Parts: sequence; structure tokens; C-alpha cells
Amino acid sequence: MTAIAVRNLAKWYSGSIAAVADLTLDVPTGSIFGFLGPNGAGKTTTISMLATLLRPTAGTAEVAGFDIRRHPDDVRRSIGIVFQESTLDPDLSAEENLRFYASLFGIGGRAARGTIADLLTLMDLSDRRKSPIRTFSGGMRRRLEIARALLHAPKVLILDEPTTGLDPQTRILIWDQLRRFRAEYDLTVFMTTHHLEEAEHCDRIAIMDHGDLVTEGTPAELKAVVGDDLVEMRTENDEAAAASIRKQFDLDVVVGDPNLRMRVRDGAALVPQLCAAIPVPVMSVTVRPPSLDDAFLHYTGRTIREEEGPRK
Ligand SMILES: Nc1ncnc2c1ncn2[C@@H]1O[C@H](COP(=O)(O)OP(=O)(O)OP(=O)(O)O)[C@@H](O)[C@H]1O
Repeated sequence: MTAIAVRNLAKWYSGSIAAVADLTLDVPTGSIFGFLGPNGAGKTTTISMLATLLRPTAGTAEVAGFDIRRHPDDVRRSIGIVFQESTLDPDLSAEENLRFYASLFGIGGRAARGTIADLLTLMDLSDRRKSPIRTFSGGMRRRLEIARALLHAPKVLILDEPTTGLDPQTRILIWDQLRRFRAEYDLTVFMTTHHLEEAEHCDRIAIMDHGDLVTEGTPAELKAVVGDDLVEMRTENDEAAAASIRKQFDLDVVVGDPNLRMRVRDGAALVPQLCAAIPVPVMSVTVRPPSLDDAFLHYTGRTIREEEGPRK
């Protein structure tokens, strides 16, 4: 089953810049799907089109089985969305914010009270339900926004950078709850994130750059493309060690600060040979399998934290 099916989706701003060029993508039902890309890649534009807030220039998408062009109202009823900027009313309490939003969806009375109480408990906010939002921390606001997005039992939850600026404890809580919703309600979660360690927890990841999809797969599949382990060494004379490794092992060695670095197929097996072969004492060695950071760099030529470069 496919929760989001994107077909040749494009958005041109001011006639000349393709914020989204020709995007085709399938998001399986019940998955937690990470949508990654450097700044300006086109993620927010894509999300806005999927949420029917922005009209595509070309192509279309189906969300929860509804076409975003032909059935925008059905799409809106099927999705919950949390943007980067908070849209809670700071003067209302947590409960009042949720009640107001529930009324927009026509949920009132006992049903609303029950759902609101359940969501506040799930998001660990019950004891603050009467407090005005302006007294909430960033993490509490985000949790409340997620609770609000789930009020009408959507099939697809769209999150734009849900954990940016949050402490690790809150991030863990949010992730635990997302997994729980996914398991209990078969919810599909489509999220952008700049945290690659977080993207590791996604079932599948798509990386976008310059408006185009550059790759899609499980975290393990994406890392496997990078393939090689990273070996880092410190020796008493890195230049001499590097020269020796290049000569004896025909490896591409970078003499960096503070370490010697090289990519090799099976780092753990090679390290003893390297240590035995080089003519200078070795002070430390680490072997690291490829990370999502490496995969991101491989596909986009940039680290995820770098600012947007000039557009091609
Ligand atoms: N309203 C707009 N008018 C003109 N250009 C826009 C508009 N909104 C976005 N863009 C441009 O479209 C491109 C994609 O922007 P978008 O916000 O979708 O990227 P993003 O991947 O979400 O970036 P970030 O990670 O920084 O949020 C960028 O070059 C951006 O400058």
C-alpha cells in the first residue's frame, strides 16, 4: 500500500527557478519516511504541495488515496501537519488550543474531551493542560503541535523538522510516540530532518537536491552505496606513514588534521596489516563503517549542515 504517491511533481517560482523539478516518489503506508536534502533543496515546497497549500506547476500526487489537485479537501482531512514555526495561540492553554482546533474539524463534546485527554497523556503534557502556551518550553510546544495534528486521526502525519532545537530527551520521547502511533494506527509519517542520526531511525529515506530526487532507500541501502569503512590513524610521523601506506597498499591516504584518513573495504581486517607494515609508531586507530553523513555527502556533494551553495 502506498500512502503518498508523487508523480512528476514540479513547482516553478517566478517562472524561472524549479524549486521542485520532476519528483516521483512512493511512500509506503505505515512507514516513517525521512525526506532529506540541503537547504533550498525543495523539501518545504514539496510538503506544501502535498498538504494542498501550494499548487503544483506540473505533475500531481495522491495522499491517502486522494489526488492533491482534484480532491484537496479529502487530502486535508487525511493529513496532520506540523510546520517549523509554531502556530499555537500563546494565550490559550494546551487544552484550549486543542479544543479550538478540534472544533475546526467538527469534533466536539465528549469525543473531543476524550481524544484531547488521551493525546495530552501520550505527549506527556497532562499535568500542564491548563497552562498557557507562553509558559511552555520549545519541546512542550512541539509535542502539543504533534498532538494537535493527530486530533482528527489522520492517516498521514507530515512533519517539517519536528525535532530541530529540541533536547535529546524530548527527541527520544517524540520518536517513541511516533513509532507507537505508527504501530497502533498504521499512521504514515513523512518528515524532513537535518539530523542524520535521526534519519537512521526512519524506515526509508529520500534525498533531494536542487529540486530533484537523488536517491531513495532504507538507511542501510544508502550507506551500502558508500561501501567502504573509514580508517583514521594517528602516528608519530603521519607524512612518513602515509607515504608507506600508499606505496605498500596502493591506498588513497589523506594526511589531515589531526588524523590520517583512508577508505577501505574491510577496515577491521586491514588495520593489523597497516600497523605492522608502516615504519613509524602508531598512536591510535579508529575504524568506522559508512554513516548516513557519508551517504549524504556522496549524493549531494555537501554535508547536511553546509549552507546552500550557488544554484546550478
Ligand atoms: N515563495 C517563493 N518564491 C520564490 N522562490 C522560492 C519561494 N519559496 C522557496 N523558493 C525557492 O525554492 C527553492 C526551494 O526552497 P524550499 O524552501 O522548498 O527548500 P527546502 O529544501 O525546504 O530548504 P530548507 O531546508 O532551507 O527549509 C529555494 O531556492 C528557495 O529559495
